Amino acid sequence: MQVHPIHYSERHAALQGKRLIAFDLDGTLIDSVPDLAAAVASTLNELGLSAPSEMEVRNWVGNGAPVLVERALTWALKAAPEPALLQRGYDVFMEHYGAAPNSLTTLYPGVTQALQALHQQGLTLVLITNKPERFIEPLLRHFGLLDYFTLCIGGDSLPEKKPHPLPLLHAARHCQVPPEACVMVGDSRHDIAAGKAAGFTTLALPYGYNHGEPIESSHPDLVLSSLTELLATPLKTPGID
Ligand SMILES: O=C(O)COP(=O)(O)O
Ligand SMILES: [Mg+2]
Repeated sequence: MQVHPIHYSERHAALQGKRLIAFDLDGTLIDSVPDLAAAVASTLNELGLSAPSEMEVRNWVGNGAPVLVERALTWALKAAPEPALLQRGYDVFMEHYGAAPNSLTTLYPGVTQALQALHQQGLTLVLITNKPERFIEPLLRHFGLLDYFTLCIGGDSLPEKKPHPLPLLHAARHCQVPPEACVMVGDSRHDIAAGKAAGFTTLALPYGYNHGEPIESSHPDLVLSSLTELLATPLKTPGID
């Protein structure tokens, strides 16, 4: 079957005058919790502790891998873990997650089409995640998204991570785009807080991970139901219904 490209007429109103779009990764482009939860479960089992459900892990994602491991250990022990156990837990988690970062992970609907169209429209796309940097490239490559991004920043790439504005300001400076021409697209309050602090326009997606809270509580500039909403009306390809 022949697949026809979809052509989009204009940019979404929220993108008028914008030159750079920063995307969050987990909960925005990819539903990564199934693999994160499996790695957390294997980690706790290896340490002789009981494993949490995927639902529990979903609410712990957002502040990077060290905090995810700390939340998991605190849940299993019902107390704050000692620094040595925390370090061991982190090392074991990185091994397990690194061995299978994309077995159960899926792309959210419309992600590829949206990135492709925005890239074609000449916008600079960057990725800003709190996930450790080493996982970014293999995941983006696996899903065929790597070439859309000019720059990728992980949670351990710079001295500060989201909700701090540093990674966003670093990306804007690196790409020579003023913050007022930049947009942050994300699923969590950390994306929105970082975006506001950096002077970016903030767009939120409600389907990801936000510690169990509605993303509207963070007062983003706009909430979209999916990334395809970032695209303006599709133009009909001549001769195709
Ligand atoms: O790794 C996390 O905790 C969250 O990653 P994200 O910033 O891509 O949502
Ligand atoms: Mg996220």
